[in-house]
Amino acid sequence: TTIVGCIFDGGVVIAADTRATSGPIVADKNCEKLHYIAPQIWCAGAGTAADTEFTTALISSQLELHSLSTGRKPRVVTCMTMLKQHLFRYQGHIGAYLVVAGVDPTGVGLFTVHAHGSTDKLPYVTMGSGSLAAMSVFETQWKSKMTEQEAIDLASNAIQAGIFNDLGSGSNVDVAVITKDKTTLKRGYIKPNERSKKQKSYVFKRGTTAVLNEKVITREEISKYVTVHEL
Ligand SMILES: CCOc1ccc(-c2cc(C(=O)Nc3ccc(S(=O)(=O)NC(C)=O)cc3)c3ccccc3n2)cc1
Repeated sequence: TTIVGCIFDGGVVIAADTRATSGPIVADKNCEKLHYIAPQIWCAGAGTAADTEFTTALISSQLELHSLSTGRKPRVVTCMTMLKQHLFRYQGHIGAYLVVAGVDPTGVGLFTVHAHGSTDKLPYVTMGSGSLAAMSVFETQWKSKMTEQEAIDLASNAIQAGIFNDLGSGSNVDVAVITKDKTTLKRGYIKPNERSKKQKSYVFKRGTTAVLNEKVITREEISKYVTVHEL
């Protein structure tokens, strides 16, 4: 997984790859790693998919209740604090590595929250197995007061660095852009690994492959090895 966040003049952008793995196997080529928390707060998640999904949904619910009881819009720092306290309580056993981003009445916020509960507040962040490849892009190309499009391009390039240099990352680039006026989710913003159309039809007619021998096994013979249940 490669997830990133980057602040720009007037907002914040987060982005993620879309590969889900189970060990060396690609389990999902187009999974969602950007999670809704509140109208202007989104979260990118790396780690165990169920943990990032359930943890962000739980804090989204708690933050909405908090917002209703205070009568105020939810704040990014409140979301970060709820996440870090929840993850610290579980001493790292909840495998969620999160980039929390958003805009609230106090301004623009971008934080990382690690599975053990440690947090950082920075102008640009990366996490996941592709975080070092992505950070190399930020460390060489980030600048302050970027425009929205410059920040989207930089975040997308950082995710592509993970996609092409980390085997734990791959497929597409998803992006979420949050400003005080609007939030935009760009699912499949970049699709650098789309399969091209096959050159020809690879459907071969019956008989193309020679049948070398044939053996018919009766039900009685099968029942020696397998208990056959009549439906
Ligand atoms: C006692 C606490 O010890 C720790 C301290 C720090 C970190 C840590 C982890 C990360 C990190 O993102 N690790 C990470 C890797 C792969 C996936 S994954 O989702 O691609 N794959 C799997 C299998 O989880 C997720 C998270 C990280 C990233 C950027 C900068 C710093 C970082 N530090 C972990 C443990």
